[in-house]
Amino acid sequence: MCGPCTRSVWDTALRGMGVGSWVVRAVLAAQVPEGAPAVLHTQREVYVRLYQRLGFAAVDVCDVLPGNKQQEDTNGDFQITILDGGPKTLKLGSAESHGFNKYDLRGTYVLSNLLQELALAKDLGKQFIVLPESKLTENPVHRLSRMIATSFWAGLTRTMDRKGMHIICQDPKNRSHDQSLKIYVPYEDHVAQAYYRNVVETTAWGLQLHVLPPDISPEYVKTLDEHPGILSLALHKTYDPLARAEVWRGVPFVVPGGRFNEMYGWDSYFETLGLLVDDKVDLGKHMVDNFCYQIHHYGKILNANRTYYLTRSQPPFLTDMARRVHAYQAPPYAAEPSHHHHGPIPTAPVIRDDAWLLRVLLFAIKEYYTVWMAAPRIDNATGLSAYHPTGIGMPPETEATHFLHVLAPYARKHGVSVEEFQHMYNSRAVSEPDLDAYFLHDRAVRESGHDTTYRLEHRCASLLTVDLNALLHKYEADIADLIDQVGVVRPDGSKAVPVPTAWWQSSALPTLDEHADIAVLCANAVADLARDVPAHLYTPDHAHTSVPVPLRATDTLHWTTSAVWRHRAARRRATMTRLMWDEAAGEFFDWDMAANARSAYHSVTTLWALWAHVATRAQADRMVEVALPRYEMLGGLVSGTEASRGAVSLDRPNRQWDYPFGWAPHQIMAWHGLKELVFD
Ligand SMILES: OC[C@H]1O[C@H](O[C@H]2O[C@H](CO)[C@@H](O)[C@H](O)[C@H]2O)[C@H](O)[C@@H](O)[C@@H]1O
Repeated sequence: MCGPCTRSVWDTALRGMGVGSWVVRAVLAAQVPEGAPAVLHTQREVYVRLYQRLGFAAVDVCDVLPGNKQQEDTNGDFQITILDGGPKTLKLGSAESHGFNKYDLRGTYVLSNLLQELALAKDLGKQFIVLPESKLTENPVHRLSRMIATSFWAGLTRTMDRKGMHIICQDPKNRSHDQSLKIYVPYEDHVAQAYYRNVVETTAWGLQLHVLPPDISPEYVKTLDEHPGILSLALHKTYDPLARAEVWRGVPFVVPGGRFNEMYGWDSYFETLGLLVDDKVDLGKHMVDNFCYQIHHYGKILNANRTYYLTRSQPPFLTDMARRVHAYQAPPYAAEPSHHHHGPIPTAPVIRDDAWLLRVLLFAIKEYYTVWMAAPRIDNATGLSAYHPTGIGMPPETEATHFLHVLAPYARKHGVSVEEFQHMYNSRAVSEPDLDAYFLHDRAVRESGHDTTYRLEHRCASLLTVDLNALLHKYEADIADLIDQVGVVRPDGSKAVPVPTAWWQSSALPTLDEHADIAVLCANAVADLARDVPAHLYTPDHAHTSVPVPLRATDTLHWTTSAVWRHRAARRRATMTRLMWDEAAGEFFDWDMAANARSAYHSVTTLWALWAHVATRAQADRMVEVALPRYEMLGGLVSGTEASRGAVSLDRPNRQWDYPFGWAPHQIMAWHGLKELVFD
């Protein structure tokens, strides 16, 4: 046991021994209550003896970790859970007896906590850790929640600046011959060009700066497959207390982690939900700002900010994300903090910035018109949309062996190896239209975020999916609400927002009957920019930020009102119900344009119709009664049904977004949808 006298011995005994005694002191003082056992581990025998003399149980990471992982992780899934059949006990030498007397740590959670701490320590290259018993016995849900709030967000937050960009420039997905570090900056972002030029000139990283052309065509993007790089995001000026001056910094964002070390589209939405739970509202706002930057400079919210993602988007969540950030309420910090709040009381400001929300609203409208309601994603016949990115050939970022089974028959046909055929195909020395079609659908699958699933394979770009159209219904309804909330007050007292004619014209809307309504509602609507439109919507503040303003001083503007957007939402809902709703099955199904029929593939994304309020109350009840049980498994909702997925074999392997896998975004969408539409 570690008592007070141990602590005083500790100070002097370990000083200068290179074991970070100040850390231990701090941890002991802050976390180990009097008389509580502390677990130390070390990899060096001499320290083991020393710590034991000082009264600590000593655990060697290298000894404890592999043996116990093997002993306890009996199903080999890299976790210790109730599903493992190990003895669930571990003997530790008690500190009081200098390690001679053993005491048992018992139970799944205690062992799991201990091994997690040891694994973390090992990853961090620590020679020893001090572990208060309270950490070993901590409720695992609270523990995970605490770790996310106090450690994981920080570990996943990145900035694209001198301080933070080096780690992002490297990319384990880059399989090209060109491994040099590259940053690509938009043609119009002169702030970023100057900033990164300075970084290139004043560092020895070998970083290369490339300015993108004004028109980023699929052909141009294809040329970058051999020279991939990171894409810049927004910069802003912030006060640096050390420099005692305002300095340029990257606007921070969160990455998914592992090999995904860039800002992703739909991941960012779910990350932002978590950031708000942990009172990190500023970071959530920054994520939204980076999305606005992407819409302005890259023409869309990118699959992620690497060159090979330039032609693809991901499921659109911007309006809901911005609304949640804007509406964020700092929790009432009473005497009893909720289990979410650990450590010091957060001081997150409340973002009730209507001017900011209005700017974001305009970017969302631009995205709606120019990405989702424009060719090639819009289906003119129904007014619904499909995941249908542009782009050419194979997505280069996938694992090396990913497409071998697809390419093998073509290689055989041409009498060459798969590698040779891949080179011939990529350099366009051979033309294979069927393969082009395969990759068109494959890129669409990646745009859907659901890479990969048999629901979408070979046909994604021809599917009007429930998921995408539910999200667009949410955009339309949100945009209507937001116009009423933060729109510009017109001389007649009504609220509207100014939209560049060019955005509207590049959409496919004029071919729909709706444009008659718009014409009426936008009558006499060409705006005089200087008179009617708030200056912050078209005056850039390049001294402090590279986040662009949504409007250009040269734009011809039309005013749009919430009535137009409510009309659009109602029409999409009616079309989805007509084409996709199956009363007997109690589900919405994707609409297959090629077959001109409803797809029969069961997917849990049907529940997105609840989240987006596409489903009526009666449909929601039917879904809960008939559809929900299809997806409910021990632990949550599964992606699809076994019957829809079909048999798997060596030639037809499992797909990660199919049965039997369950994914966090699907659970969250279902919770929110069920809570709002059914249970509240
Ligand atoms: O968490 C990030 C994303 O990870 C998966 O997809 C990504 O990896 C693929 C292969 O490297 C790539 O082709 C795809 O475009 C990426 O988005 C996951 O399936 C996505 O849902 C997720 O957003």
